[in-house]
Amino acid sequence: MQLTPLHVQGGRELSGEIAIQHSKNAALPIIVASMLSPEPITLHGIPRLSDVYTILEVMHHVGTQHTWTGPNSLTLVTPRIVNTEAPYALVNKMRASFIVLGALLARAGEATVSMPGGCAWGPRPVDQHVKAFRALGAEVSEENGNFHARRQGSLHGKFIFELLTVGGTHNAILASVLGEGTVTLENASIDTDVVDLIEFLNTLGARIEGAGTNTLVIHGVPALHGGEYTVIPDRIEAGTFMMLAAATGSRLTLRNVRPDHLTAVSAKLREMGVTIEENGSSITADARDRDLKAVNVTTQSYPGFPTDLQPQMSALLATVPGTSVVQDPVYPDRLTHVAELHRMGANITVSGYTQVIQGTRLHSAPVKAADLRAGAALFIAGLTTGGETVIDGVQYLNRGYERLAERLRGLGANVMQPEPALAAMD
Ligand SMILES: CC(=O)N[C@H]1[C@@H](OP(=O)(O)OP(=O)(O)OC[C@H]2O[C@@H](n3ccc(=O)[nH]c3=O)[C@H](O)[C@@H]2O)O[C@H](CO)[C@@H](O)[C@@H]1O
Ligand SMILES: C=C(OP(=O)(O)O)C(=O)O
Repeated sequence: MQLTPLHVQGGRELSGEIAIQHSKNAALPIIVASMLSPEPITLHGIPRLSDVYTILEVMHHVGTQHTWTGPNSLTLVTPRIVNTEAPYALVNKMRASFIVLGALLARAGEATVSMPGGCAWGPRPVDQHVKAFRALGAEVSEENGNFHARRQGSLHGKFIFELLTVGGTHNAILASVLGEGTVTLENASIDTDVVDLIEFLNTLGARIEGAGTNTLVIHGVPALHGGEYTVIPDRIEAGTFMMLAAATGSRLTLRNVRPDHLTAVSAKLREMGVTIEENGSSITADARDRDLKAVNVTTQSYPGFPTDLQPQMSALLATVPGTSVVQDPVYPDRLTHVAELHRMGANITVSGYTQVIQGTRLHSAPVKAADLRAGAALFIAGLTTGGETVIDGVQYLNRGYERLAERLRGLGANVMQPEPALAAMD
């Protein structure tokens, strides 16, 4: 959906409190996982994002009915699977829809899912997902851009991931929950979104051991019952607002956060000179009257510094005097923000996955987001300038930040955008 651009007038100090949304990347697999049970499931903390509406379309296609029972609460029920195919038109919009393959394989015994889309800054292979299914006894074939998976009996056995993959771990868990077999996953992701999926499934009667460790043991169960669950807070949205506070020399208090999920981010911001105070489920980031320092950042799997905050951190460091080096080996091509920040006067040199950033004062310019977190980098950069930055590509921001313009205005930012008509899309 093409939306009118975001107009960001920078140069103001921001202040106040903001309630952080619940996690997009935890909510999406949990919504998908609801199809493993025939009974109703109520989820709280579902952000109203375009990605959520997209996954609900995919779910509707396979047989899930949903009702919004509150602003961020959703009841889902999948009495039976009516379709084991997830078509290209739906799956190509977002990465997370590929895990429908594992869920359908578990509940219906077979599935055909198109190769996934999502933020497309470069190659995002799914070889580990496919290798895991095959190692656990499923047959997987690939034809005309579709993956077809089938199982005869229950999945069982062991798979050692060749690298840490969040989506691959999600998919293998979903495929293994139902049945009579025992599945062991080694070198599994310990990401917060994986732990949240496991905790959700265990509340429905699944038997998954080892959440938060690299070895998961999944004992198949005959069926899952219904239940109720609240998704974890969004650590990427929280990190984005912490970087916004730093870039604008502001003091912002974030409510609904898990400080323990943000350890690497808080440590890096403290190293720069930002004061970070943790108070239960709140974090206050204070950069008023501070001379921030350049730092070096390298992304890693959780609990390291997240790739989903790399573009925002790069935008922040583009405004901080001195030389910073930012490296993103997790997604070496995640660099679409660089050319746009150049338009705003940033001094960034790229070599492979390394950005060498000489901090300077940015100026406003018309810019375009080519993916979600690049968009976030641009609104952070825009709010540091003395002029008006017009950001195109707002549909990407709506994938990940709920009511962004309105919530930024609540912090005193001068941001205008015609409201996206998401709330009407029930
Ligand atoms: C919807 C969702 O939750 N998306 C997040 C998820 O994406 P996603 O689950 O796609 O990311 P992965 O954790 O799988 O990717 C991590 C690394 O593994 C590589 N890889 C992955 C799978 C595979 O089969 N083969 C392979 O080589 C990827 O190219 C990447 O270099 O985790 C990423 C890494 O934290 C985040 O940036 C995304 O925001
Ligand atoms: C890249 C992201 O999402 P996806 O994996 O769905 O593209 C993200 O949330 O930053």
